[in-house]
Amino acid sequence: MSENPLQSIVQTFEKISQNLQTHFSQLVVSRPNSLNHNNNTTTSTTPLFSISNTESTLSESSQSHFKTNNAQPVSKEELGRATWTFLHTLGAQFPDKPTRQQKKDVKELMAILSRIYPCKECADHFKDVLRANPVEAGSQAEFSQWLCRTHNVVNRSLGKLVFPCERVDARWGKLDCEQPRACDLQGSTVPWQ
Ligand SMILES: Cc1cc2nc3c(=O)[nH]c(=O)nc-3n(C[C@H](O)[C@H](O)[C@H](O)COP(=O)(O)OP(=O)(O)OC[C@H]3O[C@@H](n4cnc5c(N)ncnc54)[C@H](O)[C@@H]3O)c2cc1C
Repeated sequence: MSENPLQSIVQTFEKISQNLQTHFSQLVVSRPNSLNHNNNTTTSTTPLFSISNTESTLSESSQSHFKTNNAQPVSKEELGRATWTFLHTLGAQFPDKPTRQQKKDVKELMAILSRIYPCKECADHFKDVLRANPVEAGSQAEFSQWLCRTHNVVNRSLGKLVFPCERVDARWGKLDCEQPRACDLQGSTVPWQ
């Protein structure tokens, strides 16, 4: 019995379609199996994106990888250094003539830190430090000097060396900003603001 010509055309299309699918499914991005930096050359063939009926998204294995391996806890010391960097940089950027709102903001910021700083023992200690040394933020110089003295109170309590506060501007300069003055905080032009 002779073959139906239509059947042969359909079979040819099926073959082409299968070949295309194989080609596309091989378009995968090989990437390291883990995010550690030890030059491990093992690669995963799990595609980042796959052609399937489900949405193109991170594959399940890479999602669970991020959930389980990506979170590196920081130590109390790292947290402290990062926070002091933020605070002293704020001190360096603080306007010479802050507005009433800016003075209020830094006082509140310190009060908030003493409640919610993510190291309870440090937060509790900082509450006592603030009680004994109320925030002084009448000008950039006043605020950065207050921060320096306050940091020294913490340094002393931890048995660390105190920092010479006359050198605070040399240690903590203004933010390295691409456009000059673009990062400056706008202060007040009128003294009573
Ligand atoms: C609000 C707050 C409260 C903290 N309380 C505690 C606590 O109760 N117990 C605890 O174990 N840790 C506490 N820490 C962390 C602690 O202060 C240090 O950050 C941490 O021990 C790391 O110290 P470090 O020697 O690396 O330098 P850091 O004290 O973190 O200082 C960072 C850098 O700032 C410069 N610096 C040092 N002193 C001054 C200063 N006076 N003025 C200007 N610049 C200075 C130095 O160049 C130094 O390298 C606290 C941190 C903060 C922000």
